[in-house]
Amino acid sequence: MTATRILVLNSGSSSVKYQLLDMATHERLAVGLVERIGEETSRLKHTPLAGGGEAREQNRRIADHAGALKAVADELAADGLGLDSPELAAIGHRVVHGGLKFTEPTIVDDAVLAEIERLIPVAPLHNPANLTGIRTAMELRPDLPQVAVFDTAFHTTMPESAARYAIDVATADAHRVRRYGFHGTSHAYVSRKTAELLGKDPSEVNLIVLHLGNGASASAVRGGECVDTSMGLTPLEGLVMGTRSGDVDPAVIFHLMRVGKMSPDEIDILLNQKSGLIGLCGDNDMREIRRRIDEGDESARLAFDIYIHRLKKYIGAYYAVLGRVDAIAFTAGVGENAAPVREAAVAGLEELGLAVDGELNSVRSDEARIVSPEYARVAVAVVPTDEELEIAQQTYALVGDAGDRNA
Ligand SMILES: Nc1ncnc2c1ncn2[C@@H]1O[C@H](COP(=O)(O)OP(=O)(O)O)[C@@H](O)[C@H]1O
Ligand SMILES: CC(=O)OP(=O)(O)O
Ligand SMILES: [Mg+2]
Repeated sequence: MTATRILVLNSGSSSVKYQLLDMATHERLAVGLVERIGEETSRLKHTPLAGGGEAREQNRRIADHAGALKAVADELAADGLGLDSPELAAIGHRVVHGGLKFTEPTIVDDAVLAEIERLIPVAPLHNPANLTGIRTAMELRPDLPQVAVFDTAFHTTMPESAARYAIDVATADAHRVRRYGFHGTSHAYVSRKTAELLGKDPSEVNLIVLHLGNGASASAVRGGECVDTSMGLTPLEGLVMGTRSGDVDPAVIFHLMRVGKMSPDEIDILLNQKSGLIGLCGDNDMREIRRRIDEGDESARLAFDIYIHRLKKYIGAYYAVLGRVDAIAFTAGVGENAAPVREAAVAGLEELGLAVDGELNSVRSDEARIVSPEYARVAVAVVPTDEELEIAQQTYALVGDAGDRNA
């Protein structure tokens, strides 16, 4: 039997998203999500797509990522899609921080595990979860290749002028302080899909990609290569996010230490988990914020305005970096679903060739689409991301031939 299936694990700080795909038939066999890991009641939602099974939900405490992965393995086994299947070719893992070492999908061995571990201080919310995912998967299937696909990989083409901070070079180099960028798998996938939507080859187009999920980042992509991105040493820099501040004057930190008597750890938690939309108005979900704005809530309005102001600044900055822009692509939970965010982000930018068509923009759809009017010089596109598919494809390309070992 030829092994053509790939299981993809996207382990976040408190969630695991997963998909089982068959790369020969291009079929998605199962998808699911474990949320609120470590909280009183966690939720596992599993949807078997092969054979049209019904979605199943568990609401019980799942203490950690290892427990989450074992619960996922049990759900898959209940559908006859267990991890013991000889059809499984590999397990692909999203790993958020790959530093400078990893520019390509990589088969995990002890040295790779050690490097991902070494990078924990610069991705404290993400790399530990990614590591647990890999280690648990290794325990369940020690014979299978485990492939790490790094968020940072797509951004390694950034020129030094964009990747370096203007700080003392010796200090920066000693501590590997530079801009790495994240969400790269999504920026890469969406760049290709946007070029496709425009009927062009990726090498011909200049794009601004706006990945607006709970974490959010912008990137400037010239001819298929990233030339700048908004996240930096860690996924904290740049846009206003669900719970992260994005850009602040770095002196805010010394001020909070000296005058506010806060510790570095307290400030880390403040900026990563208690800031952004949730810090500004108490909600990090854009749906809830829009609902409150409709009811006349002032703090929700201000949070929205701060979010949009920052987004607009990055659109302008990347327009200048690129010189010519063919399209702006909105993606991820907010970018794909929140029409008011897209409308507000380009409002008043007609001089830059940017506008949305009210009617096109308000249509809900899972398809990639253009929402700017025909006359606009720059296309505004909504392009659903699919990090799991991209990880599966990269994983399969790397191990593909090994899949024939049982033939
Ligand atoms: N229908 C919607 N309208 C507006 N915002 C939405 C909608 N659906 C999801 N979102 C936003 O998308 C966010 C989640 O995005 P997602 O890309 O799934 O994030 P992550 O992968 O970081 O968990 C939610 O927090 C919410 O703000
Ligand atoms: C890197 C990052 O911010 O990821 P996420 O949006 O999944 O938190
Ligand atoms: Mg995401």
